[in-house]
Amino acid sequence: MSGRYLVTGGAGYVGSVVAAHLLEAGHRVTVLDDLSTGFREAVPAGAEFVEGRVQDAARLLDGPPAAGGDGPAYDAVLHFAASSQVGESVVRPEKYWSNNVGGTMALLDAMRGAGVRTLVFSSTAATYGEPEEVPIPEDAPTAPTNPYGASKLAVDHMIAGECAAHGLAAVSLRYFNVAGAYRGPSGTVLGERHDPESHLIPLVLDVALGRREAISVYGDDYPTPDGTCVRDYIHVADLAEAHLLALVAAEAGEHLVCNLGNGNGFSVREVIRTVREVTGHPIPEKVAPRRGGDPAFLVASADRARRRLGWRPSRPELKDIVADAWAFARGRETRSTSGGGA
Ligand SMILES: O=c1ccn([C@@H]2O[C@H](COP(=O)(O)OP(=O)(O)O[C@H]3O[C@H](CO)[C@H](O)[C@H](O)[C@H]3O)[C@@H](O)[C@H]2O)c(=O)[nH]1
Repeated sequence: MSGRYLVTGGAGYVGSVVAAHLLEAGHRVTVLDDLSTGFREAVPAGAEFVEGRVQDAARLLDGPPAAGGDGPAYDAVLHFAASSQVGESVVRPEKYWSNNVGGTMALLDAMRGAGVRTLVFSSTAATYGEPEEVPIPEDAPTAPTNPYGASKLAVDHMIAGECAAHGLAAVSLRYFNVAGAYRGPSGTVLGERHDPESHLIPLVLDVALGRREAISVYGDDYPTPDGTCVRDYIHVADLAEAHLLALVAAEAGEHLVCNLGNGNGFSVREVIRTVREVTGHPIPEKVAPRRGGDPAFLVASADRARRRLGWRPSRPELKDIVADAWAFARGRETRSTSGGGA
């Protein structure tokens, strides 16, 4: 059945891909984004766009019923709007508490006021901190090593309280490292783009494109097989699919937490090697100091997502994830050199 959904942060990387998936599934989508890190042109065609902060959600949620009658204006909210850079969070923690915790508090108030009782929240592997066991299950201890992870964990706790006290149905999806790009049947192409870029795969691809001279490897003295940090990379289209499944997964009063990853760890050096193979470019690298707040090893157990959501990733191989990111990066290069937007 077709629904009406509010996507906060839908001009960002993951939010825009999820919005595109919702539209393709025949749903109506409103994107609320303040464009502080997102891009207007990333909002998929067919979505209604409202420029504003999460704190402004109440005026949208209070609108006329989605399906006629006297129901709420939206069937659910998918909440992506957040500050999401681990390194920045260490030097500007106040921004993370304000945007992530303060923003979500306002959103939950607005949803309660408007009677919107389903939420899918963009949580993170950074809530676990340095894991005691890998792959990491959802009941692992949570001890974030940076304010970004701490702020997302605080939100998870806030949502759990809202479910228990007020009957919200919510799913927190704990993303591991999202990468790759999405190409929709209507030709929509959406990929990872931050300004300035801080994520590993787009940065290594910038080196392949000649936009940077070398990739800095942040620390090669971690307790991992080659000394560099290990992460579990997941394709953005597989991640998006999990959100659609999550919309119907939780019961009223339930807060379901699911990890999303492929269960395979790749070190920074293995990622660089894969980019060399996929692009055919040499990719010079240089060792730099560790980045504050980085855990050594993060790999997901996604058994619960498979069981509770019925989630099955379709592009789990790192080389496929990198190949799709490379196609997007090259497309952007062509568009920008010919004067078009990204
Ligand atoms: O130029 C770079 C950039 C990154 N790295 C390293 O590459 C790994 C991956 O870094 P990213 O910045 O790409 O991703 P993070 O693991 O820091 O963070 C990602 O995963 C987190 C969960 O762990 C959060 O969800 C976060 O939003 C998301 O960006 C880290 O070890 C990082 O130190 C480098 O060596 N050089």
